Amino acid sequence: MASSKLQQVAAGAHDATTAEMHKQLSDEQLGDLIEASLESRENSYSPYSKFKVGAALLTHDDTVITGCNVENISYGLSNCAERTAVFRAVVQGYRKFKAIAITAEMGNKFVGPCGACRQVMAEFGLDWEVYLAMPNKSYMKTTVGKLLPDSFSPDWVTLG
Ligand SMILES: O=c1ccn([C@H]2C[C@H](O)[C@@H](CO)O2)c(=O)[nH]1
Ligand SMILES: [Zn+2]
Repeated sequence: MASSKLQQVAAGAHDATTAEMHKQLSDEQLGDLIEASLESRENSYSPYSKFKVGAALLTHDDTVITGCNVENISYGLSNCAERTAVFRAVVQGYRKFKAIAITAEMGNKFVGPCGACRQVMAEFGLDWEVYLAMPNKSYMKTTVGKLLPDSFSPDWVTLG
């Protein structure tokens, strides 16, 4: 029988492993990012749900890459705004992100990304910022790691 001792790793420890990317956005950058997500939301192709979502990613070199949800008559094939933005960014050679702004309208509630989008964002690090925004530009700040704790991701704790 293996003799290794039980070893508990503190919850949230993974947040400390990728601190290098953690950078505060300036107010101007954040305003521009939310504005970009609002604009891309206008291009949402959502004839089935009629629920428009826009996203805007800020890459490590301050490039903004947008996305919107793109639905399909075969409903399950619909792609969310967040994944559209991440996939577009990857096509353009980006894999390091500072932040994403996501804009949708659901009364006075913030709309959080679905599980699939959380997993896709976690592929590219847990320690980057997520701004959930409303069309009136109020926003809530969180991080990828907070949205997907204890995740199955390349950033997860490696036991020495
Ligand atoms: O964070 C979210 C939540 C939902 N949607 C899309 C998927 C679908 O097209 C529509 C309704 O779920 O909204 C997104 O793009 N992002
Ligand atoms: Zn999603």
